[in-house]
Amino acid sequence: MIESTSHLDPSSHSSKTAPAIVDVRGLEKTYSTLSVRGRKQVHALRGVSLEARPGDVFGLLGPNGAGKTTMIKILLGVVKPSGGSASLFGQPVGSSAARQRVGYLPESLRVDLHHTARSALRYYGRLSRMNSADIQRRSDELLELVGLQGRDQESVRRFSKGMYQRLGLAQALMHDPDLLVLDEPTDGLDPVGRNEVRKVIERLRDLGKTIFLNSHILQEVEMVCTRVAIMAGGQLLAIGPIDELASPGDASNLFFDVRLEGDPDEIIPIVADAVSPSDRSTLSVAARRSGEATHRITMGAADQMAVDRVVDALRGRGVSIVRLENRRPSLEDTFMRLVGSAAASQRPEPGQQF
Ligand SMILES: Nc1ncnc2c1ncn2[C@@H]1O[C@H](COP(=O)(O)OP(=O)(O)OP(=O)(O)O)[C@@H](O)[C@H]1O
Repeated sequence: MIESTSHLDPSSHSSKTAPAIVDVRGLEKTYSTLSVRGRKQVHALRGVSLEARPGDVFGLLGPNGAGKTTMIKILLGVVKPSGGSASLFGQPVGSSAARQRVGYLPESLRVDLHHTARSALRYYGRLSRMNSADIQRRSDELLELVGLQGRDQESVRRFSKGMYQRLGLAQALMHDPDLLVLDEPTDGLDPVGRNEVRKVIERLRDLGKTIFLNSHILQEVEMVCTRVAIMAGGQLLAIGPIDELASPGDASNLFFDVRLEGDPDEIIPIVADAVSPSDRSTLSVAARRSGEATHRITMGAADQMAVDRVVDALRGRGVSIVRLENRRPSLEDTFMRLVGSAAASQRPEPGQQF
């Protein structure tokens, strides 16, 4: 059923019993490329399964080359999978029944610069075969939703990147899709632009729209997404609601801050020597060089024994620990722990060849 954004029911939020809107099972994609060294196979997706349900704002996260864009292209029906299955609304991806219900904002949308926001929406409405009255009504609704009302007769040439991206969101919503797919919606925007786009996504979330987005910007995802999947090297590492991904009771998610005195360049190697390689991967990104007399080191630890080992090592080298506190891991902590361990397990042993 297609309904107007202005009439969406916020109570229609994600339900575990509702049928999946995005249903991906054991998805595989292998690209075959030709180079001077001959034909090479790239495994972009290696058996990925995930689901997004009505009302989810689903964030797909992963470092470069994780397979996020490949996943989105398969969902949009522009790339064919090599194995497994993918459906939208119970219809095979790429079918016209599935496509009609999807709105898409590509990473780099190009709106012709001769357009105003109003004429651009008219153009996209016509592409979706909407009649003039519907185009007018829907444009009014969406210009208000994305905060471009009153700016609709201005040339997009004069738009900031944030305004341009909000217009992009409006074009993706023009035919009132049931699923919105956003590829890096805040990439390349300054903090003001990011905030503007995030507010629109939050409004859509509050209206109960189902959104599937991929992003590098973990803080953005943490703020807007209800569920996330973390991928690396074509594999799914974790999936679930953000607060369940890193449950505080899980020993492998024990994060702690150490406030101490001394030179961080000397302290970090002491800590790194005392912890396992997977914990080390979280340490390297979280050490803060604040320029103050005390420094904060943040890291994940597999268990309390790992924390004890770090404390013993620091005390053994005469470092004063001013404060030690456990805290709840952020999405970034969880991401670094999972992606760091995946990278460590894929790193070749000395002398080992790929
Ligand atoms: N058309 C293609 N032909 C060959 N290899 C490809 C093609 N598209 C993607 N790849 C490879 O597949 C892997 C996954 O790429 P993909 O673009 O899906 O990852 P990503 O997570 O979106 O990365 P990024 O954040 O850098 O865009 C990479 O190794 C990439 O080089």
